[in-house]
Amino acid sequence: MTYGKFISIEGPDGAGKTSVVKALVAKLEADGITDFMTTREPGGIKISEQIRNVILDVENTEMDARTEALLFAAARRQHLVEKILPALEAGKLVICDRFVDSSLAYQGVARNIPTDLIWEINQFAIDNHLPDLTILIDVPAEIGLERINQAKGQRQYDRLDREGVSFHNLVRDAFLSFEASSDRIVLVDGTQTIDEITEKIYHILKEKQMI
Ligand SMILES: Nc1ncnc2c1ncn2[C@@H]1O[C@H](COP(=O)(O)OP(=O)(O)OP(=O)(O)O)[C@@H](O)[C@H]1O
Ligand SMILES: Cc1cn([C@H]2C[C@H](O)[C@@H](COP(=O)(O)O)O2)c(=O)[nH]c1=O
Repeated sequence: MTYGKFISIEGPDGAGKTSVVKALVAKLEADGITDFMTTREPGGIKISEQIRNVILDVENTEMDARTEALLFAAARRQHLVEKILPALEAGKLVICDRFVDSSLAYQGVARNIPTDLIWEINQFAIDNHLPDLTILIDVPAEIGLERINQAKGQRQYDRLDREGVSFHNLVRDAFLSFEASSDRIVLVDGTQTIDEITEKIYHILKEKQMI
């Protein structure tokens, strides 16, 4: 049995990750590709979804930035060992909505915790299991926030969504700087339609022999 491939989808809030993952699933299935699994962070399994609820609860305004970083890393550890690694060991393609780059961007750059510390706690959590490929869906913070505002009522409007535009600009710039210095990360313009973004990603997956 060949080991599976691990793909993460990253980007600022409202970039369209969840919508694109859904469209990608439909496209993969239409093409007869079924040996894949989608999941998300924080969450994906019971314990990590419970941690997600604590992190994103709008009532938890007193949460310390390092506590937040540790909770994301803890959720990631459990998700990795309970769901991602078994799927990879079974030879599946794993598509994960957010992974470690989100912690580096949000808790590291935007919350101003040194990124080497964020990397250390996450390395403890992931033990070198980085994605084979990361797709960065990029949108200006204002566009992402506007989309989330428009979608209020249809999706959770969480504690991090409520951060101001300057926080979300820091997140976006962080992702772009990671992409500029990593061969693992491929940039896709998130201001296109969901169908166009999905087509681009599908093409990248083929080109990189992920499918
Ligand atoms: N390319 C797009 N063009 C127009 N609207 C979009 C696009 N992508 C997503 N949207 C809309 O923006 C809103 C947020 O999309 P979605 O939940 O997919 O983003 P996300 O990146 O997963 O956000 P978050 O990280 O905050 O959960 C939804 O209402 C969705 O329909
Ligand atoms: C994995 C991860 C996520 N976040 C932030 C990013 C979002 O604002 C929320 C929840 O994610 P979703 O895409 O809306 O489902 O959490 C983060 O700050 N650090 C992380 O590691």
